[in-house]
Amino acid sequence: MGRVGVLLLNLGGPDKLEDVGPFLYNLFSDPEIIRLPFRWLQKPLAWFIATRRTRTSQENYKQIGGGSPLRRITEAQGEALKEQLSYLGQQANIYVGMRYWHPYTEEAIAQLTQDNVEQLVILPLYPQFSISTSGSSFRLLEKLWQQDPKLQRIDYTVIPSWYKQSSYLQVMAELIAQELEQFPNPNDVHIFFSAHGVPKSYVEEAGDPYQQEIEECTALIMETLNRPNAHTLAYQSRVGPVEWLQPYTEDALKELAAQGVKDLVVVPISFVSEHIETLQEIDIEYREVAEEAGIHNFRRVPAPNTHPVFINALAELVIDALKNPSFKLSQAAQMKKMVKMYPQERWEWGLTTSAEVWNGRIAMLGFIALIIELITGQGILHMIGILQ
Ligand SMILES: C=CC1=C(C)c2cc3[nH]c(cc4nc(cc5[nH]c(cc1n2)c(C)c5CCC(=O)O)C(CCC(=O)O)=C4C)c(C)c3C=C
Ligand SMILES: [Fe+2]
Ligand SMILES: [Fe+2]
Repeated sequence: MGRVGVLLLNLGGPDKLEDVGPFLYNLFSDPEIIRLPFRWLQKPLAWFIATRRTRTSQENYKQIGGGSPLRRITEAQGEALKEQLSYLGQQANIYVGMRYWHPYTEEAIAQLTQDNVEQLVILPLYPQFSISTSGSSFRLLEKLWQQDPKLQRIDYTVIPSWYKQSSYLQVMAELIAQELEQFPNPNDVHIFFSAHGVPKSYVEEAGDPYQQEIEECTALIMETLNRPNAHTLAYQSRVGPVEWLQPYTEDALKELAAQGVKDLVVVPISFVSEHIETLQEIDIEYREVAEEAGIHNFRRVPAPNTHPVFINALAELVIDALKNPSFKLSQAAQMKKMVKMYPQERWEWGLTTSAEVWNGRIAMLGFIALIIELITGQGILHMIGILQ
C-alpha cells in the first residue's frame, strides 16, 4: 500500500471576531448554500447578507469566547484518528480541509500533494449527507481534481455519509444514556433530537437525501439506546425567510412544554464537534425558550468530539474504505438520482434566448433594488425579515 492520507472535511468557523464577516461572505457565496437563479448575483448578494448579519453573528460568537472552537476540535480529532489508525496497524497522514475558513480545503490539498499521498480517503465530518455540507465540499474537490493532473494520479475514495456506522451509533447511545442518568427518573425524560435544518426546497425540489438520513439516524440511535423514553425530532438554525424543514426546534420545545414535559435531554444530531450551534444556539437560546415555556430540567448531550469510541468509529470507516472498491466524487455528489447541484444544473427558465434576456433584465432590476435597500435601509428584504 502506498503512502496513505485521510482528508477530514468540515465547514470551518471564524477563529476570532474579525473573521466573522469574511467567513460569512465565503459561506453565502456558495451556490449550494444560497441557491439563486442568476449566478452573477451570488457575490453581491453574499456580500450584502454577510454585511448585514455580521454584527448579530459576532454577538453570538462573543458568547462562546470570541470565536469558533471548530478548528481546534477538528485538529484534535485528526491527531486522535492518526493514533488510533496506527494502533490498528494502518499508518496515515491526516489533513483537515474546511469549506469556508482556515485551514481551507485548497490548503489541505496542496499539502497532501506535496507529501506525495498515493492513497486518499475523503471523510466528511458530517454523519448525514446534505447538498449544503458534504455535497458542497465534494463539488469543490471535483473542481480541484479536474484542474490538477497531479491529483488525478491519486487513488482516492469518498465516504459520502456514515450515520449507520455501528461505533458511531454506540457512542451516541452512550452519551445519551450518561445524560439520562443525571435525572432522578431516567425513563421519564423526553429525548429531543435537534438536527440542523435546511430549506425544504433542498429536499423536495433538489432531492437532498438529508431529511431521510436524519430520520433513519434518529431511529437507529433510539434502537441502539434500547430504552423506553419518548422522543422527538426537530430542526434548528433556520436562516432567512423561506420555509425550512419542520418542525422547528423552537416550536417543538414549546409544544412539548404545553404537553407537560418537564425533563428534557437535547441531542445535537448533525454535528460531531461543539461549535456555535451547540454552545450558543442550544445551550443559551433554546434553553431559554424551554425554561420560559416550563421545561425546567434541560440538559444537552455533548458532541462526540474526541471520545475514544467516536475516534474508533472514524478509524473503522477509514480502514473499511481502504478495503472496499473506491467511490468517486462524481458518484458522491450525485448519490441519489434526483440530487441537483450547482454548477451543473441550469434553471429551466434560462434555457431559451428570450428567457435569458428577461432573466438578465429582472436580475438587473433586483440588483438595483438591492443597492437602494442597502443605502436606505428600507425595502422588501427588510419587510420579509431577511435583513434587520
Ligand atoms: C443559510 C443557509 C445555511 C444552511 C443551509 C446551512 C446548513 C448547515 N450548516 C451546518 C453546520 C454548520 N453551520 C455553521 C455555521 C453557519 N451556517 C450558516 C448557514 C447555513 N447552514 C451560517 C449563517 C453560519 C454562521 C453562523 C451564524 O451566523 O449563524 C457551522 C460553523 C459554526 C461555528 O462554530 O463557527 C457549522 C458546523 C450543517 C450540518 C448544515 C446542514 C445540514
Ligand atoms: Fe447554522
Ligand atoms: Fe450552517
